[in-house]
Amino acid sequence: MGGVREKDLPWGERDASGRRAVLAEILAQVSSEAFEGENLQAVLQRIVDCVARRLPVAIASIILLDEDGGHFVQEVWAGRIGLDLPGDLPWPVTVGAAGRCVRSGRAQLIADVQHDPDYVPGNRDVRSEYLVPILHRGRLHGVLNLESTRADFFTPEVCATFDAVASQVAGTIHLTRVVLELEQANRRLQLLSMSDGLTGIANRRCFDQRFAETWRRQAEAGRLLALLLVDADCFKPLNDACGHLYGDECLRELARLCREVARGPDELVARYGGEELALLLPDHTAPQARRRAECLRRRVEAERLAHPASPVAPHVTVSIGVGVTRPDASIPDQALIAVADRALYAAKTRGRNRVAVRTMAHARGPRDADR
Ligand SMILES: Nc1nc2c(ncn2[C@@H]2O[C@H](COP(=O)(O)OP(=O)(O)OP(=O)(O)O)[C@@H](O)[C@H]2O)c(=O)[nH]1
Repeated sequence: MGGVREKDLPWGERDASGRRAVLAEILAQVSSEAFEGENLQAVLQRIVDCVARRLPVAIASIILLDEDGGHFVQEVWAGRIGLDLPGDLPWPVTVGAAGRCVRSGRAQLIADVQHDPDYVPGNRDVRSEYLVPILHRGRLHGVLNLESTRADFFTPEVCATFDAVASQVAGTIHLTRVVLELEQANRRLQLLSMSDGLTGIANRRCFDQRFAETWRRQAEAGRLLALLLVDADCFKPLNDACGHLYGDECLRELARLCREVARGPDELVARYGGEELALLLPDHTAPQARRRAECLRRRVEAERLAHPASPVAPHVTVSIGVGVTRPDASIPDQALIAVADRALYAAKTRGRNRVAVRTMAHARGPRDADR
């Protein structure tokens, strides 16, 4: 029992097959680390820790390059002896043995660091150094740097193991970057799938989702919810008279004005369909919602967007139907849309360029609150 287990024997006391076993174990561990977790920094740290713990290296580090490959920008390192670390990052690839490894694109074996002009001392006990480019499909990600206190440590077998470690690290970095890029692309796609191409505001799909969520939330909290349906007046005659491109421009302006009127992230502005926009206002009573709608209607008028074919005014105007209720989880959210729609119809039939409000009280059913 009392002796050191074979597994824990130091490098110097192992025979050739014992050393080969350690190298094989390290390679196996690095391979499994390479597929662990999405945090690159943590994965690289575990790899250098494993190398520094099991082998007679004073410093094991992975030094990463920037996108252009001109500077080292990040270093993950492990070591067993007190260090005087080299200068602050970033540092250019024009200096140091690591820089030479990048510039040449080849591994660098330094049998005696005292006589290498590029060696940057990181530890006074270091005798030899081995640097391997971290290369994946022609892209250089950085350098695997190993510094040993033994002059004879970097045998061809040891170097071959570190070459394999560097390949694993390169694969890990590549995989992590691909995952990151995929996540970013997914986020962009998610945003695109939720926004309206013409106006840049939320689209109908986004509105439906957020409206259902808001309905549920307000129902749980017993709070009010107002919905404004904002419809451009006489838009068909506008398109006919001025062309669809001008119509599009006016829609973009209307969306911009709605966004200006909205306050904070809870107030959703969306394109409900065609020339109809929606504004969702949580926690608004009918008079408060009416004031917000009036403010928007006036802002649209004040823009004076020419409308030569409108019987209402010489500029673009909007009619706004406002529905207000205290949501109830047992009632479908569509009920509020129907109420706002009826209010919009009322605003249109009463002459357009106006606001009409309807509240929905569940016990009594819908009632006109526009007087
Ligand atoms: N330029 C443009 N026009 C659109 C767009 N979406 C819908 N429209 C047009 O908006 C017009 C809506 O017409 P109608 O529903 O008849 O209503 P309106 O002419 O605005 O009349 P009222 O709403 O009753 O005042 C249609 O001619 C649609 O082609 C769009 O993205 N761009």
